[in-house]
Amino acid sequence: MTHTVDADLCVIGAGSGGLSVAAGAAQLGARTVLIERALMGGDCLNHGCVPSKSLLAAAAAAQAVRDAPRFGVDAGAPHVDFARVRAHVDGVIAAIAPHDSEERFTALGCRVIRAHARFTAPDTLVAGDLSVRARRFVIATGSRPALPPLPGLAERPYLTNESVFALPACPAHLLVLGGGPVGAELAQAFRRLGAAVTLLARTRLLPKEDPQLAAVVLARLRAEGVDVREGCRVERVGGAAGALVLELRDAAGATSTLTGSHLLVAVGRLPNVEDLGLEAAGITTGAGGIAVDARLRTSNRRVFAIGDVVGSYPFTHVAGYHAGIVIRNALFRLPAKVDYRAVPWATYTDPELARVGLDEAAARARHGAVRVLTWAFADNDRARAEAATAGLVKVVATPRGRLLGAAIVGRHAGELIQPWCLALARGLKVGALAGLTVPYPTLAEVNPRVAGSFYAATLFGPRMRRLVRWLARLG
Ligand SMILES: Cc1cc2nc3c(=O)[nH]c(=O)nc-3n(C[C@H](O)[C@H](O)[C@H](O)COP(=O)(O)OP(=O)(O)OC[C@H]3O[C@@H](n4cnc5c(N)ncnc54)[C@H](O)[C@@H]3O)c2cc1C
Ligand SMILES: NC(=O)c1ccc[n+]([C@@H]2O[C@H](COP(=O)([O-])OP(=O)(O)OC[C@H]3O[C@@H](n4cnc5c(N)ncnc54)[C@H](O)[C@@H]3O)[C@@H](O)[C@H]2O)c1
Repeated sequence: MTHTVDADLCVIGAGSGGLSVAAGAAQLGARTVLIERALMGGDCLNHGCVPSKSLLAAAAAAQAVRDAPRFGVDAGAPHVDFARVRAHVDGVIAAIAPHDSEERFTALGCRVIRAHARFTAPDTLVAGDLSVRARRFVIATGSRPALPPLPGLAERPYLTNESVFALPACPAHLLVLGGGPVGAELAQAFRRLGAAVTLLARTRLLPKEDPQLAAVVLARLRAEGVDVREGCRVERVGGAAGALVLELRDAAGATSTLTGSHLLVAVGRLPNVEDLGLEAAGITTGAGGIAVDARLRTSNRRVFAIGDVVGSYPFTHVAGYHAGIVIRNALFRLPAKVDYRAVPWATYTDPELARVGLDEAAARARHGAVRVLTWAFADNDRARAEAATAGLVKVVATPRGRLLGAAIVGRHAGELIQPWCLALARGLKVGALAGLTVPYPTLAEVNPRVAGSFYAATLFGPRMRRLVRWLARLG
């Protein structure tokens, strides 16, 4: 017999978005139900951000050994013990897991249900042998890897982000399909850990990023031995486990074959909208996932949707941002709306690539005349000291200095982008960063330096020189 649970708020999915809403709601005293059908923590903890950044950290350690002679330190070739690399990755997940656990959420006051949830009516869903009736629902069911309609793929073993972090040994030759952030980060990680890696990008590496900045990442990957093939189409997968064969067509139309031991598919994401009973709840979907308005309400006004399942900006911090919008709408009845103008993101290759706001092409398309400011890491003393001179900061502003966007490729770009996030969110002008005093010698000096270049022509121009000479004559 189905038992019915009544709640103020019912959250489907215990990933980055769902956990944030549930934690907030329970701590605010709302009767909260949280439903998860698989692992608590969702993609970010188990198959996404956490294992990928942990693997990249191990890879960076191996690379530091290779780079040591540059500093006069000879450490030989790194010996990578992949079982211990895996133990590091698993250990990081295990250390974070209690924070996302059923126990913690139960202690916070949530009723946690471990089952698949499916709506049966606009205000009711079933999960296992329970029926949940709630005043408000939040769908936070996330996304899964998209699979290209490639002949031969379904019949062959392939990896996705859901299986790649569980590999028992480093692949001999990893073929990476897709040149987005997943493909780029994992190609570099596995190359540094000892695999031969070929990355096949349909257009170019990191096609959503400014080409000038993406080129810096591309150059580094190639310098480290990743065989990056841009403008390359995979037409068929053949061979067998351990010796997979890809049939390729390059930009000029020439065909060839490529053999590798493993294939990682990283060609984008699909929203988890299937088998949710969306029709029974009167919830519509669009091209990217569940359709929502600016308050993240679905076509059923008592149901919100957040995170990857709405298909806007598939990042953990955006899922968390969505959670805050929903709390204000659902619990405080405030008409809070999303504003994506200051949403940053970073790709954690080495060098990292981070951005916020409009890139140069989008700024020109929207504003016509814009000022583009650049500053090279090669001109930064700390970057020189650390031999990390490959990098660039690029800022786009209106001719009057209103900030439109910033992007950084270089060491710690994900950290260095943060003042630009604040400036954009608060509507500050480029001058606000130009006047900033930061410690010397830090990489962070690139920010005031690039901002200061906005004024260089005026400051050191003939009019100012005439003024200074005139003032000097006054005695
Ligand atoms: C390899 C990789 C690396 C990444 N790295 C980063 C990064 O560095 N930084 C960053 O910001 N983002 C990163 N991301 C993206 C990030 O992981 C996602 O944006 C984030 O996890 C989305 O959170 P979510 O809550 O929307 O979904 P998820 O975290 O996927 O959670 C959804 C949950 O819902 C559950 N669920 C689904 N359907 C049902 C149902 N019907 N009933 C019950 N439960 C259900 C699922 O089991 C899952 O646990 C990465 C992604 C990948 C793949
Ligand atoms: N650092 C981060 O924040 C981070 C890291 C990893 C993933 N993520 C998130 O996960 C999402 C998924 O990442 P992703 O890299 O899988 O997707 P993506 O959509 O960003 O990139 C996939 C790439 O694969 C290409 N592609 C599509 N079909 C192809 C085919 N048949 N052959 C070759 N290339 C093909 C696309 O043109 C695209 O460039 C991202 O949108 C991102 O938000 C974030």
